[in-house]
Amino acid sequence: MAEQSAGEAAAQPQQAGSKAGPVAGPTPRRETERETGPETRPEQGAGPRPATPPGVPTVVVDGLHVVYRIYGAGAGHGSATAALRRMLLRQGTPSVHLVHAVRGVSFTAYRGEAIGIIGSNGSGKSTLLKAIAGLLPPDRGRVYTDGQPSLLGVNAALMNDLTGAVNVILGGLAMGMSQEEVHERYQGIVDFSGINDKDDFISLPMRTYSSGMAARLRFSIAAAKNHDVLMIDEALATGDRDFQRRSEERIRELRKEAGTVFLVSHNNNSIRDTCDRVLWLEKGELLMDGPTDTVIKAYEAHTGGS
Ligand SMILES: Nc1ncnc2c1ncn2[C@@H]1O[C@H](COP(=O)(O)OP(=O)(O)OP(=O)(O)O)[C@@H](O)[C@H]1O
Repeated sequence: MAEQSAGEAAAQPQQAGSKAGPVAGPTPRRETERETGPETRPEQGAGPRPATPPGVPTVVVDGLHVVYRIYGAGAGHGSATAALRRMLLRQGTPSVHLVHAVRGVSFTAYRGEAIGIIGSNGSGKSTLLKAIAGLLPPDRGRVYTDGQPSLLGVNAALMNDLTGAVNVILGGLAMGMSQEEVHERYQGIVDFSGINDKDDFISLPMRTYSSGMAARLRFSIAAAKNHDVLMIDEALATGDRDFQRRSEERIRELRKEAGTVFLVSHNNNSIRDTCDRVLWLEKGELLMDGPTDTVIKAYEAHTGGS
């Protein structure tokens, strides 16, 4: 705690780094710790924090660093023949290019919060979400989660050659729903997506969908389940205004159902409508963490937006 900035420490009495971790909340809960490395307390920017007292922590990110390693960054160095040649000539490993995408990010998310993540292109937003979801290992630092985080991105894996209908069923089962639950929720998912509004598209292979239709179906499948931690990467950027409004409503419902929602978006209005707290990343560092209006105003002043 002593290493936190004053503003952060005041607003986050159960901040990461304490050995108690996320189980320090009022209700003892299962804790999942992923990938440990040397504990670090890097310096980070911190703006004003929401005034309401925090509740039960669901995600604690503690001094997280994520580094991509690109092997054989030079031309031809990564090919099989180049590798064989190196082995025969007993040369060392090919050059490795490091991309330090997330640099010492720390924050705690609480049950019931909807947190927007903003920042310019390449600032590390998607990488941060993937690390929280357990899809990328931390280079240093720790991620603690209470419950299973689900990452809903525009790249979420659905099968293009299968029909929308089959994808709804497989997606539901993959999220841990029983066959009965999938059956019960099927029509609701299809109606929510609006895929069948104009024609019977749900019976067609997903490769025939526009990218917006596919993104709507992905969101609808993921949003049909109550998630402990739901992470949405740009999903609201696609779809028409009507679908965005429905999505925002659903996110509010998911929050009421006690989950935590993260939303990565370049659409500041979506963030304003949906989130009460925003993390602003730049060059992999957390520049600001605070109430939506405060952070978005600062971000817009920085980017020259209105
Ligand atoms: N698979 C990867 N391999 C190597 N570098 C990567 C990979 N994915 C992302 N990066 C790099 O990591 C940095 C952060 O990328 P990331 O996609 O997390 O940013 P972002 O804020 O989500 O960007 P955007 O707003 O454009 O979607 C960038 O420099 C990017 O080039």
